[in-house]
Amino acid sequence: MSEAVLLLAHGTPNALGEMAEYLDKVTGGRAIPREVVEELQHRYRLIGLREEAGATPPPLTHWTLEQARLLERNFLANGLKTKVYVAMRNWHPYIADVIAQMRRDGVTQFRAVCLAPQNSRTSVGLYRKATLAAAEGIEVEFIAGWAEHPVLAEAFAEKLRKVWRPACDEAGRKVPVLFTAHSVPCRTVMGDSPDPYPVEAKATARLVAERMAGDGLTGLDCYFAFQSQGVSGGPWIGPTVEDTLKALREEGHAGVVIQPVGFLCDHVEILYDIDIAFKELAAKIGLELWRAESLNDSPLLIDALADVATGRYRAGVVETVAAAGV
Ligand SMILES: C=CC1=C(C)c2cc3[nH]c(cc4nc(cc5[nH]c(cc1n2)c(C)c5CCC(=O)O)C(CCC(=O)O)=C4C)c(C)c3C=C
Ligand SMILES: [Fe+2]
Ligand SMILES: [Fe+2]
Repeated sequence: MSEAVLLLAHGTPNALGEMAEYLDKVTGGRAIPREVVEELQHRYRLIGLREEAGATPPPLTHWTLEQARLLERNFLANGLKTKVYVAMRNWHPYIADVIAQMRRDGVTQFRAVCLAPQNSRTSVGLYRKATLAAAEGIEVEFIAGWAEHPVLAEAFAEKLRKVWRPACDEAGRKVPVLFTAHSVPCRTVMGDSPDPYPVEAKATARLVAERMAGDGLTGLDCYFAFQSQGVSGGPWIGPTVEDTLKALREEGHAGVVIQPVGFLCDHVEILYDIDIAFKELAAKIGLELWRAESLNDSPLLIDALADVATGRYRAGVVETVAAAGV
């Protein structure tokens, strides 16, 4: 019997020319208007993507592979010889292809960890479906949600501390912190089995804020908003970051620190939505905007991932799917 860990991530195109095909995967084949494809190409161009794939992978792919490498190194340092695979739902390396490779490598059992700590049916739920569909005959332990892992919270607090104190010094007063997570369509958080996602996202933020109490941050300095509402129809949950920035300005604040707690590395929602679009809006309304660095290769993040990936941390939803047909 051979065991492994599979890290699951969103996936991102390597070149602008791949955008239409990528969006087709993200939306499950639903047609996307040409102007939306062009707008997304524009945003990805601003964060460094080119027409053709270059030697350097895009940030999401780069950091995801780096996190896997560091996790494997962490295992080795603790006497564990467990291989860490990386798969993406919406782009190469696709989940089905990676699991096929794992099968060829003789893996009979693996633990799947999503690089999205809060459980939502529109990201984690889709990763789960693709994983289980490809893993027939292999025993899978699927970890859906590790939003309240204390070391994850500490990893975020470490990054927040680095920017919040200097921001307060620069502003000459306490600067509010705006925690964010990706928005989801309203329909996913309503009905008989509402997604736990918004509650889990706020739980992560609360744990981070608690760890900042010693630095002088209080609950009254903290806000939460959902960012990057999608282009597909229907309402998405809020409050939006845009409305919250305007409200903070109207309340008399001159600056804000944003920390996205739903993402574990840099990608377009951080490098474009926050660093370009929200910064432009903030400048327009007279608000200074600082952003906490993404976790990327944070050693604390890798410690938290190791805990989840070895099963030492089991507070999230863990589902064991027995090997079919063996
Ligand atoms: C909790 C939910 C979601 C997370 C986390 C998330 C992360 C994430 N998304 C992208 C890139 C894109 N996502 C897009 C659409 C989209 N995303 C979600 C939810 C989460 N995404 C939903 C529900 C949808 C709508 C899907 C549909 O069928 O229409 C798109 C398409 C353009 C758009 O609608 O904005 C892109 C591109 C990344 C890179 C990412 C985190 C790494
Ligand atoms: Fe998305
Ligand atoms: Fe998005």
